Amino acid sequence: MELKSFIRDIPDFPAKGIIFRDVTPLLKNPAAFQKAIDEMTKILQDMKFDLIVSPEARGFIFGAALAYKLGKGLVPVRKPGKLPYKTVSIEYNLEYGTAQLHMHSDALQQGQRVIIVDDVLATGGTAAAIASLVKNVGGEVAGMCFLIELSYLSPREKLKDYDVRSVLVY
Ligand SMILES: O=P(O)(O)OC[C@H]1O[C@H](OP(=O)(O)OP(=O)(O)O)[C@H](O)[C@@H]1O
Ligand SMILES: Nc1ncnc2[nH]cnc12
Repeated sequence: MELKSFIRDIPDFPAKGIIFRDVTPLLKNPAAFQKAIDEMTKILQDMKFDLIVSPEARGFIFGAALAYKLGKGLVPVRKPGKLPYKTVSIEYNLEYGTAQLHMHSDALQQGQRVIIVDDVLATGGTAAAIASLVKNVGGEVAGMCFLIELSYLSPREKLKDYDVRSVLVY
């Protein structure tokens, strides 16, 4: 099964010039969704880590499935005003604007190793911001795992310090 055939390209969404990689066709196909999670699991096989950290909203879908499959906990990273306890936060740039992300300040214990999981790696702004949050609360970034990497946006230039792995590269 060719996973790329379940990713739908939407030109000029959410802004002119952006090709949006829509994962909803993959999510609604049980075999494709299972294969996506299986492939993400495979590329993480040799990594030693304690927890998965994922951002809302699409990141939760893949982070939660991987956490369940690998028997790891999940730490949610959220947009402003959503997390109920004390948070650390960071402003960042993404392919179509700027945004802010929050993580609970007690989400990680000192030295805990995490994998950052998301559906799409585009400019790398979100992943770099999450890595800063992880370090801010005392964690270590063991690696990053994505279903889709948009290599033409050169995200790895922002992520030189990290072990970045992705299943589908465009
Ligand atoms: O590498 P970057 O340029 O930072 O872009 C990648 C991020 O953009 C998308 O999320 P978005 O902020 O659109 O939120 P959503 O998951 O709520 O749709 C995607 O799910 C990644 O989190
Ligand atoms: N081109 C894109 N398609 C889907 N999600 C994205 N997140 C950032 N850029 C994206």
